[in-house]
Amino acid sequence: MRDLQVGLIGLGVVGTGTFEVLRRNQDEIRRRAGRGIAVRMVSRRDVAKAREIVGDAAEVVADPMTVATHPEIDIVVELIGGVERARELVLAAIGAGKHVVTANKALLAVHGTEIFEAARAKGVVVAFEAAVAGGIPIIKALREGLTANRIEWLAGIINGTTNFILSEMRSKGLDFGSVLAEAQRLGYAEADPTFDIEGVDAAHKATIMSAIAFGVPVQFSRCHVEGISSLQAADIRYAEQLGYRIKLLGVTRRRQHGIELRVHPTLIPATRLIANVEGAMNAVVVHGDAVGTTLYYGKGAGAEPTASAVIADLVDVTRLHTADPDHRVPHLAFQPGAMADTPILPMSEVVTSFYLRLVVADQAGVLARITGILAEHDISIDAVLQRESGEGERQTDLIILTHDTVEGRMDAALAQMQALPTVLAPIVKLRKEELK
Ligand SMILES: NC(=O)c1ccc[n+]([C@@H]2O[C@H](COP(=O)([O-])OP(=O)(O)OC[C@H]3O[C@@H](n4cnc5c(N)ncnc54)[C@H](O)[C@@H]3O)[C@@H](O)[C@H]2O)c1
Ligand SMILES: N[C@@H](CCO)C(=O)O
Ligand code: NA
Repeated sequence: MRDLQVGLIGLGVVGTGTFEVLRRNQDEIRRRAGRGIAVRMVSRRDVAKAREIVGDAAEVVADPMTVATHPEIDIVVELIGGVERARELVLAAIGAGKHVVTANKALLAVHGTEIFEAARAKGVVVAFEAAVAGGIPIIKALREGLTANRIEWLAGIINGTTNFILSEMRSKGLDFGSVLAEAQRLGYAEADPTFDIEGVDAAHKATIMSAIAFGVPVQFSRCHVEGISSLQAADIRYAEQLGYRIKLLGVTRRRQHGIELRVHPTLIPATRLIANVEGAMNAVVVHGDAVGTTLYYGKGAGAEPTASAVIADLVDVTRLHTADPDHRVPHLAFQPGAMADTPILPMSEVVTSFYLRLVVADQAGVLARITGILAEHDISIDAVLQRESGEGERQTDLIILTHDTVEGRMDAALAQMQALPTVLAPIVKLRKEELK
């Protein structure tokens, strides 16, 4: 059987990794796929650089649309990133009857519904394992391995750049800027690193996982997004004293009246395996009603780990190429006619426990007043820590951990506390997850 012909659009970190791993492991891949997978054509803005990478092994073209629609290409691999141009290319490839493999989570989180519908209408596959947690086969696990389960919740460290920054800040006491520069040098960061730092990249991935876990459309605009840029070193330290690590988590959870979908810095008990995921590593915890809690860990970024996922998709598509489209695994795990319209809940209805840090006047009655406000709102306290104030110091830090409550109720209590004359600075509010 002739080799399946691949067109590679974008030959940067992931594109180059994909080209190299495909070449290095071609015999092993052929033994698994049942036929060869050959990169026939590549496109990169810098054509000379692309020629340097692929040599005579593939044709190099300047215009990516040539690759997307070329009659001899069976599968188009989109690895340029960004949204608008990538959308045009992917839709053109689908329109020309090509299967598509992409690592582009931004594209799918924003335009997934349109793209999956176009693919369904054409009977082609859009595969995207590399888009979520890079080399970890989490899409495969959610869509196939856990298919017996009613998934209750999942939570993940799904951005390597921010986990690297948080780990380095905690363990080496380094400042934010120097650690970010190092993450960029290592090829983990997005082209625009604010996507990493402000939680947007993690939100793209959480949105995609939420859709697959619950059979709902991808709805990036409904995801609550907070990053790590305003996280303070003091809170990392206090959390540690209380037995917690702070991680940027993507969380999605089924509730009675809707789905929670959120990304924010989160306290996790230091004893959980996921709390000990350090550096650029990723991990996702998934809780299914039958299987219980499962954990997936590995490299979520970098050239070859991401290539590993891209090529796994290429092999899947190769095997499914001749299958009846109705017998393939649905793009979002559930049959297109069986998707639910369960709403994404507003943050005011999300239920979590909280970490609060208040800078308060060091005088009698302050603690009683604050705990009184929490009691008035029916919020129960799990732990309290007060920093010993220094000689002559007139203020101190008060840290409170609460039990689960609805966020709207917590915000009402916080507004009351913030108005007290003895509360001297904006209150820090972080969410806490037990992940049991
Ligand atoms: N780097 C990672 O670790 C990683 C991990 C998972 C997913 N991703 C995703 O993979 C995709 C690619 O990321 P990357 O890190 O390889 O990016 P990159 O910037 O290293 O590479 C992008 C490549 O696309 C080329 N390109 C951009 N616009 C083009 C155009 N219009 N025509 C032709 N070529 C064009 C660039 O010249 C470059 O070669 C992104 O969607 C990213 O989010 C990256
Ligand atoms: N910028 C992303 C790349 C992988 O998607 C990260 O840091 O995790
Ligand atoms: Na993956």
